[in-house]
Amino acid sequence: MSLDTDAARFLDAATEGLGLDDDACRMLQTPFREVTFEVPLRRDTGELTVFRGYRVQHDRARGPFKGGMRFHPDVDLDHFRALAATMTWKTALVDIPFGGAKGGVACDPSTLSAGELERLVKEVVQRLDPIIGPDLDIPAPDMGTGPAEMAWMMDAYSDVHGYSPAVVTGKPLVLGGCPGRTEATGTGVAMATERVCADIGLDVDGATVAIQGLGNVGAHAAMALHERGARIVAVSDVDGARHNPGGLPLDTLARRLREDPEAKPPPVAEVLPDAEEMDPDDLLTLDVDIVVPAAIGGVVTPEVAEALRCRVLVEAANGPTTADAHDVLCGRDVTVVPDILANAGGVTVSYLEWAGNHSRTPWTHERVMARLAEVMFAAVDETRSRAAADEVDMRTAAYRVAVERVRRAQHLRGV
Ligand SMILES: NC(=O)C1=CN([C@@H]2O[C@H](COP(=O)(O)OP(=O)(O)OC[C@H]3O[C@@H](n4cnc5c(N)ncnc54)[C@H](O)[C@@H]3O)[C@@H](O)[C@H]2O)C=CC1
Ligand SMILES: O=C(O)CCC(=O)C(=O)O
Repeated sequence: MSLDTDAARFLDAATEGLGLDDDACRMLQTPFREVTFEVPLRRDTGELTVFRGYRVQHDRARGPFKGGMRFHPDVDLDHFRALAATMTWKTALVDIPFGGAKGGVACDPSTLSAGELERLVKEVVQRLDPIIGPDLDIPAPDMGTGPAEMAWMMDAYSDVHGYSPAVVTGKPLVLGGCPGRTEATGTGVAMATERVCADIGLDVDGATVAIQGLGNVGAHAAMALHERGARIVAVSDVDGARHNPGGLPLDTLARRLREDPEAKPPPVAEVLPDAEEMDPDDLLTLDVDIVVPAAIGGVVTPEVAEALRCRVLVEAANGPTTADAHDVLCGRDVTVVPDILANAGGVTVSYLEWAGNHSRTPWTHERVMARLAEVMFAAVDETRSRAAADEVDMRTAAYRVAVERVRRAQHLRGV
């Protein structure tokens, strides 16, 4: 199967230069398993609502399937196919021993009570039970889920199989979570940004930044870039955007993240009540040094790509740039840090959490951050070198490094 998704087109473009035969390319495109299921939920009102759930397992040649659970109203099987494949390339690029998967539920979690969410998550685990496990497929947070949902998943799975902390990552600390996992993706985004900027002669200290989406990834990326001296001039969430060319004050956000690190980050309007509102549609094309899409996919269209005024586009979200927009960007002087590189910090620390759960060995925050930096810097350096050697953009280079690792593992295993 070759899907005409953006992710499939990125893969096709990368494999073109690798001399792989058609069968090998087909194996790389084809998901191992796709599961859809119905999830009935008894609402607090007594009504019954039935949601649709998904899990796509793309490849396991390099290790167990790994990837987040997304709870969002606009998801379907095609989304998860693309996101699962993206996980395969991401884990391979940062060279951690996992494959790729992604799943979730088509629902709006903001409309569910905590009790409803818990019941929903536990129903999901009942349906996923045969295909997840500590050495089989290890879910984690993605949009709309976080430590609370991971705790419920672990509880439901452990009810059946005995205490199994390694069945999910991104858990609360007291349940075997890893120090630093909550901020890992956003911090990794800042580390990758810093490394790439140093390479192109842009100092992050003093650079201006616009961030779309101030959830787990966007909020922690904002804090980590701010700590490196960047000026965060615009941020948005699903309800709107705020702007200050002189730099937005981030002290309330910092305090809220510190007070309850495992809670969902607060809305933009709550942490920046006095900042000037702006049209969220204008955020990506602001005249800033660095733009960070950190929410949904497909936001960088060809029109946006033409209109970008930044020097660096850091893909903190998964799949923010369409394949047509990628082609536009290849002809422009904008450095793109592709998603499988920019946001790989989350799954990297998930790996540390999982390994620590298996060996019953806790991590310290300091060791986690040092390891995260090593992994992110090495992945950036390898991608930059490959891009220079093959004379291709960073996305194609990152895919090539990843695809070669996956293909080699498949070949050695006899796939
Ligand atoms: N959580 C993680 O560890 C990882 C997440 N990612 C990716 O990062 C992105 C964000 O994920 P999370 O931060 O975990 O999700 P989240 O659910 O914590 O936050 C999402 C944020 O995006 C905002 N948002 C939603 N739709 C929007 C729109 N149309 N315009 C502007 N803002 C909008 C929400 O209001 C919220 O602030 C997703 O693409 C996800 O796949 C990637 C790697 C790991
Ligand atoms: O931490 C993980 O296992 C996966 C996170 C994720 O879904 C992603 O990197 O897109």
